[in-house]
Amino acid sequence: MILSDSRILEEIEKGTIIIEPFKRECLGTNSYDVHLGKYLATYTNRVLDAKAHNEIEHFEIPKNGYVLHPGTLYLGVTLEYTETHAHVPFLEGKSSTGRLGIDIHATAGKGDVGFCNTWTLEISVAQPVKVYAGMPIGQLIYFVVEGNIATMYNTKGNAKYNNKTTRPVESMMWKNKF
Ligand SMILES: Nc1ccn([C@H]2C[C@H](O)[C@@H](COP(=O)(O)OP(=O)(O)OP(=O)(O)O)O2)c(=O)n1
Repeated sequence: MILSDSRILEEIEKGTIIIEPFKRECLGTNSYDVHLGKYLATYTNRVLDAKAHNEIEHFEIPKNGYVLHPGTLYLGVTLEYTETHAHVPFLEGKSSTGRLGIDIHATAGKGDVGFCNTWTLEISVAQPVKVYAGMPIGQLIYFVVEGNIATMYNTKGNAKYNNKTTRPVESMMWKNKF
C-alpha cells in the first residue's frame, strides 16, 4: 500500500515523516516532489574499483545551470532532508525528468525505515542536458511496512549512509566485506 496525499500529511503531523523544506504544492496525489540540491559530484578516477574507496570531487551547479553529458555518472543530492520512521520510502523519477532523458538512480530507489538524511542521486543522461539547482528531480513515495522492525536504519551500527549531509555521498561498498 502506498500512502495517499492526506495520509502523508497526517504522518507529517505525527512526526513519523519529516521533509525539510516542506511545501504543500509539492505534495502529489500519492507522492512528494523532491528537488535537485546545489552540489553535484563525479568520481576522480575513470575506472572505479568496487573493493576500493573511490574518491569523488564535489562542485556547485552555477546559477545558469550545468550541462550533464552521457557516459559520466554524476552524483547529486536532494535539496530535501527527510526522515521516515514508520514507512518504507522509495525515491522515484518524475515523468518530466524521464522525458528529458535524465535517470536519477541506478537500481537503488529503495529507502529504509529509519533513514534520516538527504538522498544521493545516481544521475545519468541519454543526451546532453542542462540542469539547475532547485529543479524538480524526483518524487518520494511511501509504502506501508508489514511486521515489526527489529533494526531501524538510523540505529543500525553498520549503516553506510547515516551521516547527515547536504552533499552527494560516494559509494561505501568498500565497507562491505567480500
Ligand atoms: N538513490 C538512493 C537510494 C537510497 N538512498 C539511501 C536510503 C537508504 O535507506 C540508504 C541505504 O540504501 P541501501 O540499503 O540500498 O544501500 P546499501 O545496502 O548499499 O547500504 P547499507 O548497507 O547502509 O544498507 O541509502 C539514497 O540516499 N539514495
